[in-house]
Amino acid sequence: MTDEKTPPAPLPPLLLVGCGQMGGAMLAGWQADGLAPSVILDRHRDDIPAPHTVVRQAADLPDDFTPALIVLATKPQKAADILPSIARFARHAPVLSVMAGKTVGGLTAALAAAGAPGATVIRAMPNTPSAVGQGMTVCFAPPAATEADRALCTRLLSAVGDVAWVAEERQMDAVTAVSGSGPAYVFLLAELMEQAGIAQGLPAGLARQIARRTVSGAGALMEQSGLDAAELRRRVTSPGGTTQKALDVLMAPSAWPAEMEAAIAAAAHRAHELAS
Ligand SMILES: NC(=O)c1ccc[n+]([C@@H]2O[C@H](COP(=O)([O-])OP(=O)(O)OC[C@H]3O[C@@H](n4cnc5c(N)ncnc54)[C@H](O)[C@@H]3O)[C@@H](O)[C@H]2O)c1
Ligand code: PRO
Repeated sequence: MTDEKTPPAPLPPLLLVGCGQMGGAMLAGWQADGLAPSVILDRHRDDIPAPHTVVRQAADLPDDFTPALIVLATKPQKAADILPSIARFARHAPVLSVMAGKTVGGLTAALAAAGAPGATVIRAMPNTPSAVGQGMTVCFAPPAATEADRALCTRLLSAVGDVAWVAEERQMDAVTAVSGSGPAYVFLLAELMEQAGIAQGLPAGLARQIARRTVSGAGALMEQSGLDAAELRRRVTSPGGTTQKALDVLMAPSAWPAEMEAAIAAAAHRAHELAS
């Protein structure tokens, strides 16, 4: 068992397939945590230093490489192209897919068809703050996955942020909509606040500075205080003051409450569609 005095187990060798925005964000955290020599398959990366090996096409994957885990981080639409090329590794190592929508059943069937029957597939939905160790990843494992498989995924993903597990795979669509896509909603908030500040007559540089710092500072306060978001909101809102006037607009039932619910429902629906 790991406690405060016991350093976590070293990160084992991985085969990372797809090293773009999400794969790259996770790799940055794993490299900082002493990732064992690993192989990265990506057409567009040539900037990953030793001890790791980068290959541009599946045909160049080293036959004698024995990863402890295969991480799939290409677009869901690429899954059918990629899976046959990694099936030989999936006979010996579990597969961790971060692809939105793609189900354990679908991936397992595709791997079986490609020559890896009975491969273990686990799903995870991380987010890009993983690049700075502030990620949120939610995982789902089918009953066939072992405790060791789950522990390996938890170890790996906790190197880049918080980790939670769901018991029902269908919950992964909602997770994708809230925390997978969620950073984009927060960045949009910063964009819109900046634009509104400019519309109110602020210099562009100052509008940018105060919008960005407000979003990041509010996030840090929420993290460090541990208080409910609603309570933190109330602490900013003086009765009859300026914040109340803004919240009367934003919290109108047809405004943010309805819009956020609709936005997250749309994202979850799209995650469901991506399964096929
Ligand atoms: N971006 C996010 O915030 C985020 C969050 C959670 C999950 N995801 C999931 O992560 C996956 C990747 O998303 P992304 O945003 O990082 O996309 P991306 O386009 O930035 O990265 C995909 C990478 O795969 C590589 N690639 C594509 N086809 C390849 C092939 N045949 N062989 C080798 N490499 C190939 C590309 O060069 C690229 O670097 C998606 O399935 C997405 O659902 C993304
Ligand atoms: N980025 C991926 C998408 O937009 C999945 C969550 C975040 O589909």
